[in-house]
Amino acid sequence: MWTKNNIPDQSGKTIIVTGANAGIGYETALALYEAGAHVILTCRDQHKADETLNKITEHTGKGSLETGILDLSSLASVKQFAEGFLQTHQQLDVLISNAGVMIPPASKTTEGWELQFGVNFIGHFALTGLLYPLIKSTPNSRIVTVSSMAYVRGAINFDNLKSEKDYDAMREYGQSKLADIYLSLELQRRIEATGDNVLSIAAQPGANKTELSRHMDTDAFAAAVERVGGLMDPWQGALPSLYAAVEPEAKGGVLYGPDQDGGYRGYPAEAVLLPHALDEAVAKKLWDFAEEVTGVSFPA
Ligand SMILES: NC(=O)c1ccc[n+]([C@@H]2O[C@H](COP(=O)([O-])OP(=O)(O)OC[C@H]3O[C@@H](n4cnc5c(N)ncnc54)[C@H](O)[C@@H]3O)[C@@H](O)[C@H]2O)c1
Repeated sequence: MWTKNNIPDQSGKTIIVTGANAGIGYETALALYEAGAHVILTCRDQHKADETLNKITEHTGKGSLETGILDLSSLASVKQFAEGFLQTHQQLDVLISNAGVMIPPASKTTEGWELQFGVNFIGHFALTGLLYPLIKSTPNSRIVTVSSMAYVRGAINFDNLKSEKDYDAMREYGQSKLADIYLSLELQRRIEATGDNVLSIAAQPGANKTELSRHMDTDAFAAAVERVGGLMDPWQGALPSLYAAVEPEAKGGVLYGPDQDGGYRGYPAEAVLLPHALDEAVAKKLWDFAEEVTGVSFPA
C-alpha cells in the first residue's frame, strides 16, 4: 500500500504546487515539505499564502517554503509569476498544476474564457509552457496535471469556449478536466519527440471533502456523495498527485487515481482511460489552439 510514508527524501528538490492554500493542494504541499522539498505555495493573495505557510510550518518538516502569487484566471498574472520565478530560481524539479474551480456561476477569465476552461486548463497550459525551459534544464523533472473523473462526460466544444452560446456548469467542468488530460498526454508525446528528460503525468484525486463543491446545492451534493459511495479526506486525494510527483516507478503519459473499484486502499493506481481521452487528433487541435491563444509555445 503506497501512502505518504513512501515518499522518498525530497531534500534538494524544488516543487511548485498551485492552489496550495486549500484542500488537496494544501495536503500535497504539506507532505512534500515534510519529506524535505523546497515547496513554492502559489495562491491568489498574499494573506492566504502567508497563512498557509505559517500553518504548514507548525508541522515538523525537513523542507522549506516560499510563497508565490498566481491567479490562473489572468494571463498577465501567470506571466508575472513565471517571469519572477525564472529570475530567482535555478531549478524546478516538479510542477504540480493542482488549482481548480468547479461549477461556479457563469463567469469569465480576464481574457474572456469560460472560468473553468480558463483556470483549470488555459492558465495551467501557459504556466507549464513558460516554466518549461527551467523544468527541462532540471534533471529527471516532472509535470503533474490534476484532472478529475469528470473528464468522463467531457468534450471539447471548440465553438463555445467563451460560453457565448450557453453555459452548463457541470458540462464545462468536464470539458476543463478532459482538457487537462489532453494537456498531460499530448505533452508527454511531445516531450518524447524532443528527447527531454521530463515526465508529464496526470492525476485524479477521486472524491474528497474539500471546498471545491462550494457552488453545489445541498441536495445535488448529497446525491453526488451517495453516487460515489462517500468522500475521502483531502490527504487521501493528494496521494495520486504525490505518487506522480515523487514515485520512482511512476510513468509519463499516465493518469493515476485511487483504486478503480471505488474503494480506497491507499494505492494510486493507473486509470484505464476512456477512448475519447486518448483521441490524439483532438489533443493536438487543443494544443495548437492553446499555443495560439496564449502565445506560449513548448516543448520544442
Ligand atoms: N475534491 C475533489 O473531490 C476533486 C475531485 C476531482 C478532481 N479534483 C481537482 O483537484 C484540484 C484541487 O481541488 P480541491 O478539491 O482541493 O479544491 P479546493 O477548492 O479546496 O482548492 C482549490 C484551490 O485552487 C485555487 N484556485 C481556484 N481558482 C484559482 C485561480 N483563479 N487562480 C489560482 N488558484 C485558484 C483555490 O484558491 C484553492 O487553493 C482541482 O484541480 C480539482 O478540479 C478535486
